[in-house]
Amino acid sequence: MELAGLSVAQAIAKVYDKSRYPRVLICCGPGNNGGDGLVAARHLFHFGYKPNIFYPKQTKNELYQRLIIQCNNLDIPFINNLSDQLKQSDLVVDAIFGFSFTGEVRAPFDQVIQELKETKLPIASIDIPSAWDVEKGNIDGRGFTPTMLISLTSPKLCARQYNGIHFLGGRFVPPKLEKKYDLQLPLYAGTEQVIDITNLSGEKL
Ligand SMILES: NC(=O)C1=CN([C@@H]2O[C@H](COP(=O)(O)OP(=O)(O)OC[C@H]3O[C@@H](n4cnc5c(N)ncnc54)[C@H](O)[C@@H]3O)[C@@H](O)[C@H]2O)[C@H](O)CC1
Repeated sequence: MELAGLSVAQAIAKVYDKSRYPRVLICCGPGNNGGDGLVAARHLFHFGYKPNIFYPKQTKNELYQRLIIQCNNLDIPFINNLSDQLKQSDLVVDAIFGFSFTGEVRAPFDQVIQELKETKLPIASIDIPSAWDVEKGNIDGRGFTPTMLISLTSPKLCARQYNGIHFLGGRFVPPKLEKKYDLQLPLYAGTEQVIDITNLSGEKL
């Protein structure tokens, strides 16, 4: 989660400069995807952005509580009114659902997804655009199409349907695992934590 969140923040900083997109709204879901969002918020703060976090369904899990404390230590606001905050933001980070999303969107995230469908703000999704099926993609238009996707570890099957700005992050795959699943991952340059794979999107992945 820590490296995943750092990758997300690095990829975002390469595309959405803090001078033009300072106010970042990170929408966090109830699982690890949301956890990645909490970590990314902290790194974006240290990069000079002004993050706000919308985290409507928090868990008592100790790991997430510790992530919240780290954000509180930086005075990163946890906001409650998504509609109002969208009007005061320059960029949205979608950290609602990742690869464990299934079925119809359940409350309270049905309203959240609807608002993100309607916003004109750029949206950067972590790992998978929220409400997309990990393999089949945006079934019945349940989700939205983000302006940027940051795949973690390896692009998921649904990313073949995505043709926007696409980065790969999560430089933590053991070579044995890469070989076992025949991941054929692009090579990271130097000490970079992310790769721009926009030109590899679509069927080429
Ligand atoms: N190796 C990697 O790819 C890594 C991925 N990471 C991140 O972890 C998520 C997957 O996390 P997980 O906790 O398994 O699931 P999600 O965060 O996708 O969501 C689970 C959460 O959502 C609820 N939920 C599921 N379906 C619905 C629905 N239809 N309506 C409402 N709520 C729903 C469910 O109950 C759970 O609470 C992956 O995508 C990455 O972002 C790791 O952090 C790093 C390694």
